[in-house]
Amino acid sequence: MKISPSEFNYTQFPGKTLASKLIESALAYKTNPLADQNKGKGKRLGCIFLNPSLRTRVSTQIAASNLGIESVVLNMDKEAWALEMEEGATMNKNTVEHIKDAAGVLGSYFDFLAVRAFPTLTDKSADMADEVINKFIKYTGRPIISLESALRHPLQSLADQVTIKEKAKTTKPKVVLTWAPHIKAIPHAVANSFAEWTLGMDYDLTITHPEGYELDEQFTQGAKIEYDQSRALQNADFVYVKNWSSFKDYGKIHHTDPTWMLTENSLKNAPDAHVMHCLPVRRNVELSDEILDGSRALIQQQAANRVFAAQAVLSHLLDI
Ligand SMILES: NCCC[C@H](NC(=O)CCC(=O)O)C(=O)O
Ligand SMILES: NC(=O)OP(=O)(O)O
Repeated sequence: MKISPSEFNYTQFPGKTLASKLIESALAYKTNPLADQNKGKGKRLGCIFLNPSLRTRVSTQIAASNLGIESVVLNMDKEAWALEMEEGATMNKNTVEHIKDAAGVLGSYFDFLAVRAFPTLTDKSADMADEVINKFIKYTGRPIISLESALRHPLQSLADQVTIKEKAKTTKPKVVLTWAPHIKAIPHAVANSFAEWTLGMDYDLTITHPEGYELDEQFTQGAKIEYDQSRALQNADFVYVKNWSSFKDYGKIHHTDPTWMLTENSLKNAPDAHVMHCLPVRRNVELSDEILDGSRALIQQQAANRVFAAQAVLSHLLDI
């Protein structure tokens, strides 16, 4: 069945078959970035940011350029009008423009939209409904690519899976997602999405964190949960380091225990482990310098692969 472009939104794990195809496509673009340099000629992509970004912003623009797509970035949080999300709101306070008006206008300017909209970390039900990105989907009438929403970060996860594919020595590597300390309340999206994709690719996933930091089970079904970090890390092939705030006690920080920071010592029983992080990273809080600057770290490779992940997704959108 052929779906129309406006029905395809890249906001979550797209299933193992399409994910595998996107991984292969990203690897092919990495070898030859300009292979399809006119494929998107005449198309325009709007990159809409409601939050800061370095990698996602730049890699998505480069990916579009590699395909001949024109991209326009709008830092909506800083450069546009304050958005109202609530249906039926009487807008007599600080919000200036309703999402339905803004998204409708953007839909008329662009062929595709890519949207970054972080969670509130205070309104659990709005975040769990992924309210902002879903309102863009509802009101633009264009295909939407998530640039990290309240629940997921699927372009990051695709780049992470490309990176694992490049380095994996077996078809079912042992992957460990470990919680790390942080000074701020941090979203769940990267961890949710990494778990969803790693399980979706049928890898062996262990998640380790202090008690009370269990992620939303819809993303972790099938993973082993291990509260002892050193036991979890034994013989890991890939260790993905990430902080997230509590999901149960929504958006709260329960632990900042520095013993959870990943160091060489934490990996004494994982001699071959590669270490991953989506960046930006708080050095010597989440991960030690010795790891980040050492030969285990895949952080630069992950970030470089963001271009080809975005290019694979945009190319797929041009095909449907
Ligand atoms: N897009 C990559 C990560 C974005 C976000 N990190 C942050 O907000 C870090 C902020 C800080 O370190 O102050 C997150 O983890 O979801
Ligand atoms: N990893 C990632 O999404 O980085 P940015 O927040 O800088 O885009």
